[in-house]
Amino acid sequence: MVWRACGGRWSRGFLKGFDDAIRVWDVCKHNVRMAGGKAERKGRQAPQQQRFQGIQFDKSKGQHILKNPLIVQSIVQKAGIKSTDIVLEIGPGTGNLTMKLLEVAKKVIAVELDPRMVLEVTRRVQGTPYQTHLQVIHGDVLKTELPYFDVCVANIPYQISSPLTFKLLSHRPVFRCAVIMYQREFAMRLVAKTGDPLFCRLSVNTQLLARVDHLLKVGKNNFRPPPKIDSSVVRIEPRNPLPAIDFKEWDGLIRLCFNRKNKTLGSIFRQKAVCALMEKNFKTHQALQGSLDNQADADLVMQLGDVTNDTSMDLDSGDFDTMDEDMDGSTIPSTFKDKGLAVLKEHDYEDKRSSKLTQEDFLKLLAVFNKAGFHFS
Ligand SMILES: C[S@@+](CC[C@H](N)C(=O)[O-])C[C@H]1O[C@@H](n2cnc3c(N)ncnc32)[C@H](O)[C@@H]1O
Repeated sequence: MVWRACGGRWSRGFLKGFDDAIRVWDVCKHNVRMAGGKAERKGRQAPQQQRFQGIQFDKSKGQHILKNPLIVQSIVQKAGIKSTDIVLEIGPGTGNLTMKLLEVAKKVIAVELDPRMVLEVTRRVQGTPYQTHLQVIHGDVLKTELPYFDVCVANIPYQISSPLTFKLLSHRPVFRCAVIMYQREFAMRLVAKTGDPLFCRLSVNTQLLARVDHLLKVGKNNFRPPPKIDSSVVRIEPRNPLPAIDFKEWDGLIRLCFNRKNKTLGSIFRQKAVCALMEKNFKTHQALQGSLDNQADADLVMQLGDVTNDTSMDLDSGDFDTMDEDMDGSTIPSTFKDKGLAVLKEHDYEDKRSSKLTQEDFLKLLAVFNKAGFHFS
């Protein structure tokens, strides 16, 4: 009522049940601007503004609260939640998304790091019909054993984007889909396809394990406090079953290929450091042959997540940049290097560049290398 009269952009229906703190803040602003009446301003602001000030958002925990109910609504809609679904929410904060999820899901399990937010979201649901449908786990999602869930919906702290994505993808049993808000550039890397400027190791590794689609661009002003960068919502649908490959081998190869993604594979596999690594792996595999453990899928995917828990996943960092190419084979036996190059040549990969290869190309490359006795882990 008040916000409509004040020229607020959102209808009362949308605001109903929305976060007190944000609502009060916006209503107060409108009141000050539109109503101007001293008595009204005082009456509406005083107690509620305290509550707003009572929760200091902590940027180090990525606390940028979604304040636009239209975006919240759209995220929930795009998640395609069924009334029988258990939804996992990561970082419920003050509960804006949580309350909307509770309206459509059978149950919401929310994992929250900040005890103040645990209290806030618990308080918010109290006395509503959803009280018994919400379970809040207090803890760091990266260190928490996740429960069963059908769908994950989250506006996450951006600093945990990469490890969290791979933790979800290693979760068993496989969930139906995840709809997650990421920092815009990270999201664009996740969905980048062969030939896109942002196509990188993160794109290839994620798309090996899941179908990834960009859903929605979200400007920074939809958050309070606004982050420095824009965001995007992405849908992740895990592949089921996963491709039958060794993920450590896969990531080892992809890491080498994207170390210099615009160089030809011939040039990458001539590098002294790369040849030395392959020779070392070759010897290790020979020594271990027959005694290697077969680990479960989930463990291997988690290792893929572990090795990607760094910026080299997002940026094409040059692990080998300072190492010279060894064109004459003085330290690496030329037979070994030549064998690698022969594999590339035989399968028409020598002049190809990683930035232009498809998922199928990489899978085939790994298969032909492995068949020739070359390993990447
Ligand atoms: C971007 S806010 C999202 C808040 C709310 N879901 C919303 O959309 O308005 C991120 C939330 O994740 C919580 N958080 C940060 N790091 C976390 C972690 N490692 N595990 C679980 N929650 C975390 C923060 O305390 C914060 O509440």
